[in-house]
Amino acid sequence: MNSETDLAPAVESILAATRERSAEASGDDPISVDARSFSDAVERATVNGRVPLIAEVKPTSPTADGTRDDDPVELAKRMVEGGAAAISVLTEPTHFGGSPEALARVREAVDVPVLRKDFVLEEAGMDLVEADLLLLIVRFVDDLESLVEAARDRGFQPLVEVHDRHELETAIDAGATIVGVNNRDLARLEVDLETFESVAPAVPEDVTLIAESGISTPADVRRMRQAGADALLVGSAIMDHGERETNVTENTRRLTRADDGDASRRPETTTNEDDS
Ligand SMILES: O=C(O)c1ccccc1NCC(=O)[C@H](O)[C@H](O)COP(=O)(O)O
Repeated sequence: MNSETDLAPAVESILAATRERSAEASGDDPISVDARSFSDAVERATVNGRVPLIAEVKPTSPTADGTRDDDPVELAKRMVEGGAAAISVLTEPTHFGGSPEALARVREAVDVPVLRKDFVLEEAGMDLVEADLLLLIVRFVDDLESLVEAARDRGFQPLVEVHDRHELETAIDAGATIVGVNNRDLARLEVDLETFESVAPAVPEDVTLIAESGISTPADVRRMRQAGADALLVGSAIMDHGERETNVTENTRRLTRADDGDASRRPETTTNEDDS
């Protein structure tokens, strides 16, 4: 754990529940995954003129307006129908209403890569369920490099989440090749799309860069793409936890069709005329 200061009470509670579960876990055998390639999925979406989107099956969350208890498989199928390049499934049970079983069922039912979205703190926490991508959050782990390696040894593609440039450096030093910049700050749980914009210019060109959290509208999608996002991770705007329970396929489609055809990967760095 890098730092436990400045965490929202909900996040402290999530971490405590995670530790409790791992203390109860009985030492599962290491998983071996034959993963679906995430970079191929991003490429396929791009070639087909869709925004590469990871749509998240997120029944609820500490910041959600309510809970959607639709069948995760039905939700995931509707997201793929709406053009999602990959699916994220929350497996955290106590604060997000997720489960490893839901992920296993989703992965069997769809043919796109599936991300396991959870708070994996140590190697033993990886062996709960097969997934194509596995989230590792820089802020919450001590030895990122060995966790990245352990994830790869199992066949997972690690998605390493950062919130600022310092964490980005840690991620790159640990060998991360897929990096997510989370716009949600874990102290106040507020989202600010400027977070992505401030970190993205420092991300090496050969890293697949994902903008996470707080992306609600086609304009947000374009903003993140123009700031350099190769792909986006969206939960709440697609799940729409409020009472209306809107159409998940349509919610996904309006985001995957949001590119204006001019979205360029990593804007040119502005050069000072005096330097040339
Ligand atoms: O979503 C929350 O309320 C939350 C609270 C505390 C820690 C993490 C949280 N979310 C995890 C995520 O990373 C998001 O589910 C994911 O990036 C999608 O975000 P959004 O599109 O804003 O639902």
